[in-house]
Amino acid sequence: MAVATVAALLAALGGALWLAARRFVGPSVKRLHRGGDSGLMHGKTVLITGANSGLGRATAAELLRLGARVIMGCRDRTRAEEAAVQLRREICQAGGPELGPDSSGAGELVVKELDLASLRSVRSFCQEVLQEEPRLDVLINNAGIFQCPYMKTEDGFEMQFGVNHLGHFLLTNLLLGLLKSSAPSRIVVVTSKLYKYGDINFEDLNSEQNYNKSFCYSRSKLANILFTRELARRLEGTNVTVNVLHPGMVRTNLGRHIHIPLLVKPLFNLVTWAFFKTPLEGAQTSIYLASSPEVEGVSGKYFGDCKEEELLPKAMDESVAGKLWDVSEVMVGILK
Ligand SMILES: NC(=O)C1=CN([C@@H]2O[C@H](COP(=O)(O)OP(=O)(O)OC[C@H]3O[C@@H](n4cnc5c(N)ncnc54)[C@H](OP(=O)(O)O)[C@@H]3O)[C@@H](O)[C@H]2O)C=CC1
Ligand SMILES: CC1=C(/C=C/C(C)=C/C=C/C(C)=C/C=O)C(C)(C)CCC1
Repeated sequence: MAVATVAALLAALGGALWLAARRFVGPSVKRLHRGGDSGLMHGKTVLITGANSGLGRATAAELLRLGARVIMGCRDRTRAEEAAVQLRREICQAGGPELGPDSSGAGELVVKELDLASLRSVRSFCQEVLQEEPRLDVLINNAGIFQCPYMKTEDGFEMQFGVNHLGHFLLTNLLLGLLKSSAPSRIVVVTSKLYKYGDINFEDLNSEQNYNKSFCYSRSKLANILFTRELARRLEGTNVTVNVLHPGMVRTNLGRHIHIPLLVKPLFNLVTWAFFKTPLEGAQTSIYLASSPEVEGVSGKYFGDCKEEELLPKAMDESVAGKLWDVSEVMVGILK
């Protein structure tokens, strides 16, 4: 008995050491920007959806550090204000620029309410942005919801498709005029490698006949890619580019709807800590596409770890992309 206990303890210790070694010695994504280029985004306005948490928060922090005026589009004002206070504090502690509208050469943070599960909220958010912002250089469609139980948005759409695709579809369309008048400008879309397991089943986009939470997430992420490719085609010659990226597996709050038994949680936390990227590592491709001179003029491409990657044929199907665009216009009520 005692031997078995000691063996189990040694195995656990060995496993923990191996995971720790993997975390610190294993490959990790390098940070793109170092102290030297802190003015790269000076004079540029960036709008990030879901900027209070995870990848969006890390993207906001870095673009702020690079001098951008960052608009955080968030559904919960309290959570967003808290994140903004922390971000300002972190940048100041790291010796970054003083943040605020009065300080020249400094990034600035603005919090605005945006619930992508409500077309009314998207419309009033855009109205406010169009009234208050003279320019918009980068739009980052980052917010997302993952494998929630069956829920509908305010307008009756299946939640994952509604937030991840339709909300961003309306948002982007309403801000296109401002992006065009600010050109050269960029749109960055955050998808997932899990798009591979999705299909655009036009006959049941609201999943009323059958709801599979994994399929619906994958479908919404496939929609993000098809949207990007169709938009890139429509934007040819405008000097507005749009690219899509997957961040890899990142330790964020995205898994909030996944139920993990209490006893397994510590092990799960250890595994995600060892194998998942940190939010700052995961955000590098978003930051790259938003700010790097290397991708100036590049449009309609799919990226991972700051490099272009191949897509499956189903994500490059122009007829599905065109049909999805037309159906989405009807669903969000912007059919001309
Ligand atoms: N983490 C990962 O491993 C991966 C993430 N991704 C993608 O990355 C993106 C960012 O996710 P991540 O940072 O991981 O997850 P988080 O849950 O940490 O962040 C998601 C953000 O989206 C916001 N959001 C959710 N629903 C809405 C809504 N209705 N209206 C406005 N904002 C909303 C959340 O707001 P709130 O905090 O108020 O809930 C939060 O700010 C997502 O698009 C996700 O699909 C892709 C592949 C892997
Ligand atoms: C489940 C869970 C977590 C994280 C889950 C994540 C990060 C899921 C990632 C999903 C992916 C890879 C989506 C791809 O598109 C936490 C927050 C560690 C806490 C414990 C429960």
